[in-house]
Amino acid sequence: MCCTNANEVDEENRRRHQRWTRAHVPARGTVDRSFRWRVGLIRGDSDCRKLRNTMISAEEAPLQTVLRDGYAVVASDGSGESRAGNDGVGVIVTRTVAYVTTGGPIPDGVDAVVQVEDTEEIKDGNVNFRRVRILARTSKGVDIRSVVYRTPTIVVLSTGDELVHPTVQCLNRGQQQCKVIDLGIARDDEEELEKILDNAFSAGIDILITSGGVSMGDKDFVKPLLEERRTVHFSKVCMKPGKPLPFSEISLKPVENMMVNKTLAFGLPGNPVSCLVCFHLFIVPTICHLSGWENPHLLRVQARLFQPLKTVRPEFHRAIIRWKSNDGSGNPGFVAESTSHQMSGRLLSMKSANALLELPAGGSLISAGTSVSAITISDFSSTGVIETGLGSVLASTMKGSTTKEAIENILSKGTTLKEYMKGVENDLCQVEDYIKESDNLVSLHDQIRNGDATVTRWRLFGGFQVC
Ligand SMILES: Nc1nc2c(c(=O)[nH]1)N[C@H]1C(S)=C(S)[C@@H](COP(=O)(O)OP(=O)(O)OC[C@H]3O[C@@H](n4cnc5c(N)ncnc54)[C@H](O)[C@@H]3O)O[C@H]1N2
Ligand code: MOO
Repeated sequence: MCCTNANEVDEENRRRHQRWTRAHVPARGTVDRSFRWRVGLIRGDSDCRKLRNTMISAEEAPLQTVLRDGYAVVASDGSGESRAGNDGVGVIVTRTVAYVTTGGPIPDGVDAVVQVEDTEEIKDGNVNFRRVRILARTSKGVDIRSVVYRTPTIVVLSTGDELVHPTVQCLNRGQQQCKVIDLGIARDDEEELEKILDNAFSAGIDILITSGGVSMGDKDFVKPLLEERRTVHFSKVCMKPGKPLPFSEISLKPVENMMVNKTLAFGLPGNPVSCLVCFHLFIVPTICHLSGWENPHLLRVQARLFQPLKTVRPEFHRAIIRWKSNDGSGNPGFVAESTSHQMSGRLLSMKSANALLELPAGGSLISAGTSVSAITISDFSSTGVIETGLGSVLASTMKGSTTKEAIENILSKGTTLKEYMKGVENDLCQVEDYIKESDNLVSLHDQIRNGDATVTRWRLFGGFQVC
């Protein structure tokens, strides 16, 4: 039983790891986010060459990544004491474990991750080895995700005389503006982060939004920094995705000409889907509210499930909702189709979604056809949400035919013209209903875009269970 140490790892395995280490993963074992973010700033030949070289070193190959901060283990070891190896690099043998962080690679030799909350570090003064007590049994594959990274080919080109400095942009240039200042990317360095946050607060901003660094990893500094010396409203919310979510209020020292006396700080989780979902649920209403909307709450509609769904935590399930002439109950209404796998790192589940279904916790199956509340998150006017009987009747009867042929076609199906016209009339009523709804949705989204970011209140979150 030895502690796995980077120096002792055999060369071949080391080289295999390095392929990933260089392209995606710094030695500590966390995916290098800046790799993805920096491409937006690439300009000029030499930068393009650097980018190309970085990409060439990443071959297409499967990679297993960590879903929770904790220890990578051999599941069959069960619970008990183990020695801790290095961060995600090396080969782990039985009774040794490796400290790993969310999004990092899985070291060779292990087959499960035990979250840090289910472990206990044994402090025995030995500086050479860390010893850890694993408190929970686990099984193969738990909190591990297999992903295949395809080498991306990206070309970024920014043109236009009208463009301004990329760190300051105005949304919706017009009379009302929401000013966004992008502070770029901060490293996982406590001191550096603290400085950036303090500078932001002293500038008198209304809302601070960060992403990442709010779970349980040893480099997750955002959460403690947002909690220190602040009024903490909550740190975690019982929901999926987006459980870790610190929300604090920072009182600002009064300074001449400063209109703002407090900053609201949201620490959004780093997983891209969790980040976006939390943005919709918590920050959009905050901005709307502080911009003076009478009703800043998100727009909800009822929709019937297209397929059965299961939940554990209360879930905001990404879905596409469409208006149908028959929603399954015999009446017109919205039908909600899941965007499939709901992993919080799978941005595809969010990309096509136009709604978040509010599914209660429970663990039991919610059957297809059940009516659930759906929060709308996109502009319906530009998506193909409308599908009425009228559309399909017209398409099938009129396509490529003259009016006379179309009428003959209808009559040949045994429908009288009177029945047919009645059907058209019904369909038109549904279209009218939809259009009424659609106007509301469009205006909602127009208003969001016109929002003036002056934030002062946060009691919008009463409906969430904070944990
Ligand atoms: N031991 C525990 N581990 C984790 C818990 C927990 O309760 N206990 N919660 C899990 C949940 S749920 C979430 S959500 C994540 C939140 O993690 P962090 O906010 O600390 O985020 P990071 O670790 O910095 O990153 C997570 C993941 O997301 C990727 N990432 C981060 N920022 C970006 C970005 N701007 N663009 C693209 N991808 C980004 C990052 O590379 C990681 O893969 O914690 C779980 N763990
Ligand atoms: O809170 Mo997380 O990964 O479930 O989004």
